[in-house]
Amino acid sequence: MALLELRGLNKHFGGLHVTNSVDLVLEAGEIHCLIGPNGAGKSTLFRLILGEHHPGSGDILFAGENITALKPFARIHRGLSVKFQVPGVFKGLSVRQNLEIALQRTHRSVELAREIDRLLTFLNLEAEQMQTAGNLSHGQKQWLEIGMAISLKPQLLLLDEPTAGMSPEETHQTGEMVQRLNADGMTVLAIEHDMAFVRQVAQRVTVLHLGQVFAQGSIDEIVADERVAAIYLGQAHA
Ligand SMILES: Nc1ncnc2c1ncn2[C@@H]1O[C@H](COP(=O)(O)OP(=O)(O)OP(=O)(O)O)[C@@H](O)[C@H]1O
Repeated sequence: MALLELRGLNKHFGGLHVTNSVDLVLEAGEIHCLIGPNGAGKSTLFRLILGEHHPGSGDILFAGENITALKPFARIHRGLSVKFQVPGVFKGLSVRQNLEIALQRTHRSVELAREIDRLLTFLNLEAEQMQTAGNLSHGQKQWLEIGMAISLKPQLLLLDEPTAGMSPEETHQTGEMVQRLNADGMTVLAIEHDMAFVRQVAQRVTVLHLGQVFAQGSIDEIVADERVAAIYLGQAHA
């Protein structure tokens, strides 16, 4: 079953055609990676899915419902969540307080504390829970932000370059987190440049180029595709 369906999505910024008739189907329960050269339109596609940008034409369907005209909060309410590249954690607050803010609207007292503890364990941040978020390492900040993005248990999690700036070890741990979320039923769409991460987690890969879907398939099919190598993988990303 399709959880997310993009039909003929177009987005212009002035004369710049950033998203050009994009059709994309995300199956419920899959981990799907979106790759492509800088400026291909990947982040713009995320903003269209979230409702921060509105398409000039085309439709976005989520769980069978046309959400194209819905505001971002209404989309989040339906089970969509996104972690953008720039960490949006509250730097002056502790790790625990950050998670509390994310969870306090849906959980109370004992249940709230239990849910925070569960997330801290999941994120490998138990020992850092009283630390100020601004003092976390880059990788830990990204994990905290993933924690905030999954606090409402979304059906679909969008991750914009979740492993940017991470060490190979941190990247691998992030991949394991994504796989655990997926095993629990979450569908994931991740923009990534790190091909080790893509190889670790992706069940399907879509290559975006000049605002269009250029190729789609398994990671092995994508890596073997000479057309993809010519526009992207040849640029030392593989
Ligand atoms: N708000 C905006 N106004 C004008 N142009 C924009 C805007 N947002 C993005 N663009 C342009 O749209 C194009 C696609 O940008 P986008 O950030 O979606 O690409 P990307 O594939 O995510 O790139 P990267 O891998 O570098 O993050 C770029 O040429 C960018 O300059």
